[in-house]
Amino acid sequence: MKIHAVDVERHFGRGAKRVDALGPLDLDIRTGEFCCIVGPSGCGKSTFLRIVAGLVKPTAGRVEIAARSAHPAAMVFQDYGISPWKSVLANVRFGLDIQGVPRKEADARARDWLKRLKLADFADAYPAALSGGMRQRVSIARALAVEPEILLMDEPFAALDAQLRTILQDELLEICQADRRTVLFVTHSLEEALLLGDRVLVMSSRPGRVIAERVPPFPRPRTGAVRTSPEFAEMQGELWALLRGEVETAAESAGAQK
Ligand SMILES: Nc1ncnc2c1ncn2[C@@H]1O[C@H](COP(=O)(O)OP(=O)(O)OP(=O)(O)O)[C@@H](O)[C@H]1O
Repeated sequence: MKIHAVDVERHFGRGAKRVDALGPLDLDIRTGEFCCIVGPSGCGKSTFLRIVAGLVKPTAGRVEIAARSAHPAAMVFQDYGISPWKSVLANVRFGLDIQGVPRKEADARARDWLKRLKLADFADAYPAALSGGMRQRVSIARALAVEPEILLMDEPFAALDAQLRTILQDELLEICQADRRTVLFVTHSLEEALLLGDRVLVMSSRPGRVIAERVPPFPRPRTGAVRTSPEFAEMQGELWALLRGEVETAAESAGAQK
């Protein structure tokens, strides 16, 4: 087991302002598993990812990570999280620089990831000159360049238009299948989760708990073609029936707070 979460809870604030954001959550993620988490807005998905990344402490419970290195996880955010003042190459090399990887080796590894993410011609460009899809590729290349044991992705494609999103989903599918690693992927999209995931977890409205778990029945290596299969539509419909109620509950409680 790579990630072992036991009775994890997280609250924010105190007294009347206290928000119960997450849990209790029990979750085991196997080494090499691509696990997708889908849930309504505000149910604590990002909070859980931050707990796994070690950026936030749980209020109760614990998360154990079977790590081989001191910094096993790398994170990809929705808003790219790349530095505008650094070139594309320097952005992708960033984690390697921090790890003290010698410049020549870091450059070679960064360039290799640029090539895999179709950015080879943009090594010297700055993020402002890139489209949203290309910036997100930079962000993914940066996370993968350090070859993390665990890749944490927080709605990485949410800011992209539908066509670009489809393309990046297919690319990520290919990359992750070529190079299996443990991935925790948060999304609002059941389609995305069923395409990418070895397992899809559906969370309740806040405080988020796992209310359903499915294993998409599509053997690897998969391609985007599974999107059009009857099993895909069936599982998407079944999970949406569950998720819809939670989304409505979340929307009602957000409305009540206004
Ligand atoms: N640092 C914080 N201080 C106070 N409240 C917080 C903090 N971080 C998160 N929250 C609250 O905890 C709840 C869960 O937030 P979180 O961002 O984890 O949800 P999410 O499921 O990722 O939401 P979304 O899908 O909208 O990104 C929300 O109500 C949020 O407002």
